[in-house]
Amino acid sequence: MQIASLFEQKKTVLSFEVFPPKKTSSIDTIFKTLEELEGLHPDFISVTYGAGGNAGDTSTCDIASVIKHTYKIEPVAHLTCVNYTKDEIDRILDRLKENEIDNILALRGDINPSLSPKKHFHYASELVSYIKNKGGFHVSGACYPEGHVNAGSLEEDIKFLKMKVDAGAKHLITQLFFDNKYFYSFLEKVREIGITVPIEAGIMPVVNKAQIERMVTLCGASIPAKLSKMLQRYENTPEALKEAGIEYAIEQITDLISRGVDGIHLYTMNNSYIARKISEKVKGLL
Ligand SMILES: NC(=O)C1=CN([C@@H]2O[C@H](COP(=O)(O)OP(=O)(O)OC[C@H]3O[C@@H](n4cnc5c(N)ncnc54)[C@H](O)[C@@H]3O)[C@@H](O)[C@H]2O)C=CC1
Ligand SMILES: Nc1nc(=O)c2c([nH]1)NC[C@@H]1CN(c3ccc(C(=O)N[C@@H](CCC(=O)O)C(=O)O)cc3)CN21
Repeated sequence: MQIASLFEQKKTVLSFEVFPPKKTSSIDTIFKTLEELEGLHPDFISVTYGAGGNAGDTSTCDIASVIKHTYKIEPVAHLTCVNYTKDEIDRILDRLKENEIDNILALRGDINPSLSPKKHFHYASELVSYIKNKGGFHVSGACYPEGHVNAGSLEEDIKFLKMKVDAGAKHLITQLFFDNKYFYSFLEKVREIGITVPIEAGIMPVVNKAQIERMVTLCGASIPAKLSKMLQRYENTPEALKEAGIEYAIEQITDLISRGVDGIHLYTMNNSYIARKISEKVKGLL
């Protein structure tokens, strides 16, 4: 099933994101997480590929296949392109097809300083066109309410986003953000320039200080004063920080849903406890 139909049927889509476990840990850890996430009935689950610039491998496809065939939930496989040749991308696409995976989140990929890019693809929009030309997949893309960290300006970034949508991206997921005001003003700008596809808000619950610091470096999200005070206050009490982080995400999501957002994409970081706490609170609002 292509996920476009979800946005036609539902008032607000709720989706989750997981990442493949590190090579040093067993693949079974993700199955336990998925079993727990299944009970929360998300509309789809996406699986990252080489997140943060790590090397990708076949595990994204394998996990997406299990999501579809064992758990009967629609999967979206992330696919990054800067470190691949066209032949390599062809092989990945063939494998996704063989596994009956219909949805791809087409990304440029984080630049890994120890790998030199292959130069077949430079931007996500080139991967979007390439996949659309092959046919058979629903393609989504990423977007940046605060502008991409490499972008000259938000306006320039939005122009490139329009190219990505014109190339065939039928749905967008935002980079994580902690202040809804950026999302609302971004939405106004993108609708103004004629981007009409559904846009899901990407929300990451803050669960520990080190993780959030890593994310801010990677994603460039601003930390509002309220969140920074919270991080300081609970710096040495991880359990309290987790509960406060869940509450913060619930507040953000409640506000987004009440203002009519197309969907919520929860970056679960493979933590099913947090996904459950948040889903239980917001399910009734969707
Ligand atoms: N691995 C994963 O699962 C995920 C990774 N990401 C990361 O987000 C980052 C960006 O990915 P995308 O949004 O897919 O990249 P993108 O290619 O859409 O944009 C990347 C940068 O290039 C600029 N740009 C785009 N088209 C351009 C053009 N034609 N000429 C000049 N500049 C252009 C954009 O303004 C932006 O600064 C990457 O770092 C990606 O890995 C985001 C979500 C998930
Ligand atoms: N620039 C960028 N790159 C991404 O990969 C990315 C985004 N932004 N924004 C949204 C999500 C967040 N994602 C991420 C980002 C980092 C890790 C990460 O640090 N993973 C650790 C493992 C963490 C753990 O085991 O707890 C790793 O080392 O792979 C995972 C997913 C993927 N996405």
